[in-house]
Amino acid sequence: MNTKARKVMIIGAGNVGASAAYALLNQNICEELILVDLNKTRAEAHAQDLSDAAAYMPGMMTITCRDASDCADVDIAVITVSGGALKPGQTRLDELKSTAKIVHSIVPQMMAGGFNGIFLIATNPCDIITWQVWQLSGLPRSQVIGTGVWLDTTRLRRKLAQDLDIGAQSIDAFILGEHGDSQFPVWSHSSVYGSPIEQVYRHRTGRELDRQAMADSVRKLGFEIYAGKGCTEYGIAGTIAEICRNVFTGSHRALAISCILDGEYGVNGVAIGVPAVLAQSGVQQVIELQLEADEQEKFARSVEVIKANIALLP
Ligand SMILES: NC(=O)C1=CN([C@@H]2O[C@H](COP(=O)(O)OP(=O)(O)OC[C@H]3O[C@@H](n4cnc5c(N)ncnc54)[C@H](O)[C@@H]3O)[C@@H](O)[C@H]2O)C=CC1
Ligand SMILES: CC(=O)C(=O)O
Repeated sequence: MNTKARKVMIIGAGNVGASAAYALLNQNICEELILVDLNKTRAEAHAQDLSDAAAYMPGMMTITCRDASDCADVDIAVITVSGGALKPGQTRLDELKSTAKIVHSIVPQMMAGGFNGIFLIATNPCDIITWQVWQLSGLPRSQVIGTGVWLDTTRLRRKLAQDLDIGAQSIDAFILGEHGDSQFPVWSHSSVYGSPIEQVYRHRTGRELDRQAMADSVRKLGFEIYAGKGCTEYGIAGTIAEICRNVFTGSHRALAISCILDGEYGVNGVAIGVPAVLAQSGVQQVIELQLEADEQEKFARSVEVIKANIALLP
């Protein structure tokens, strides 16, 4: 029997980091959670509070605090740091300067500390920071994953599910590209049990699916939540938990996450949201879809946005 404790380190115990810790705890995804934050007092308080909650869970989990460099035994390191909340009217790309600086100071310390697990990046702008972590770490691309458009995909499925009155798990639709304003739904590959989504939509609602309105509502959702509460946290916490679970179980399930491309889709050296198969070693395979001409154009536009911002990294 494999008795090795699964260890997740969360670097940045703010809104997202603390919510991700709670999701991992509730879903019993690992045996050890390690919190890291500049604000050590707050991180320690979160660890104590989560340890109280752990007493109500069916499994055993220890929650501790450490420095990021103390990571040689960590399986998955989740990066959720930030330099401050977005101001009204800003986009995720506006976080680049501050988050890239923080990441630049953390990842080399972790590599010097002997990290050889999987990096999972939620910090925005997610695709660019994923590429930065890949570069700074020198790890194989399979070990560096961004949460990418899996949260956006979940939002799309939720919205379609509400209109169709069908469980979101039965809807095969997803978002591709940047976790940002250039993302887009892949309508050519969207279906419910093999029936094209538009046909099902017409049949169940008596209306035509307004593709543009649906894409816009998904793209804007994060900002609407932000406007109401100053952050988004529970949705991304669910995303982080789901990716960690699929890695630990070696599910070989394909999720739309940010991966470093190496020739797939005709693109090299860019992290972008694409469907990828998750195994215990990380990304086992990037799935290349046959995109329609307009989808190819949108994908190329997303690649351009990400490349232009990679060029701004320190
Ligand atoms: N990928 C996605 O879908 C989503 C991404 N995000 C992103 O996640 C990031 C975190 O957001 P929040 O939790 O709301 O921010 P927050 O400000 O609540 O938390 C960030 C934490 O990082 C810590 N931190 C800063 N520098 C550090 C360092 N050098 N070492 C250790 N800790 C450090 C801060 O002390 C703070 O506790 C942001 O970039 C945000 O845009 C948020 C929601 C969804
Ligand atoms: C903040 C962010 O990236 C989101 O909720 O999509």
